[in-house]
Amino acid sequence: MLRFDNLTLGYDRHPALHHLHGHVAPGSLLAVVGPNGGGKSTLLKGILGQLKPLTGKVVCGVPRQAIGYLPQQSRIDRSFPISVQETVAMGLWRHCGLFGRLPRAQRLRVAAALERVGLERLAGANLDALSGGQLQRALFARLWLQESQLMLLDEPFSAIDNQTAEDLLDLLEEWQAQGKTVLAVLHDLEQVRHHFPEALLLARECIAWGPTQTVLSADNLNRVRTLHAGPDPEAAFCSRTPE
Ligand SMILES: Nc1ncnc2c1ncn2[C@@H]1O[C@H](COP(=O)(O)OP(=O)(O)OP(=O)(O)O)[C@@H](O)[C@H]1O
Repeated sequence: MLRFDNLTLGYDRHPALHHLHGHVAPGSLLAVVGPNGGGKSTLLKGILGQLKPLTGKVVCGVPRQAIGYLPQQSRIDRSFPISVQETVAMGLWRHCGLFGRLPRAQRLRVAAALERVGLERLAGANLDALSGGQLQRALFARLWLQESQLMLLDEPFSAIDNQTAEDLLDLLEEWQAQGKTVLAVLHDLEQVRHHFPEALLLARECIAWGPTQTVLSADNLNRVRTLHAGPDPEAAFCSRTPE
């Protein structure tokens, strides 16, 4: 589904993530973990094509515009006057366009998605009237309707209650069981150990990638702690020889 060939990503030619190699098989449920500034969101931007590689490339099994993407909640504009139902219906824009009345079949799909995430009673509420957990449920419902084969989620469970996190984790596992590929940036390592079979540990480079229990070993986590995370503003353009 995804392949990284000697991928280096950065800003103003300063690398934030160096020389990543590897592939994500279709149907993977992969947690991307690591310290603040380790390059996790940068990797998602590289996959989405929002950031051009400094070296190497990302090979993606689906067209970029067909990737399902859930940004960090802090990047969502809630002040826009739009209802929960309308927000969720945007997941169908590829089929119906962004404006205009939805046909009955699509309205039923929106209602089913709202019910699946437990928001049917809030369908008419404005987005800014939702709690953090309710907003995340609405965004998962929108993602669900997109029916993408590849989904990228950036810190989907930060600052939300445990019950919502558990419900939404069930949904991720359901998507994986349907053969979809899911990459999620996460900070809660216990959540990763319990729900994610594979993990990618990043600290400006790949520290480990594979089965979660192996990746999250004490040795690997200690190694990450001793590494400096974040780009060095004094660093020259990356000149490391590809492995
Ligand atoms: N638009 C940008 N311009 C310049 N530098 C950036 C930009 N976005 C991110 N960076 C830097 O790149 C590095 C990697 O950032 P990134 O957001 O990928 O980290 P992260 O692992 O997702 O961190 P966190 O867990 O804190 O969200 C950070 O040091 C950050 O300051």
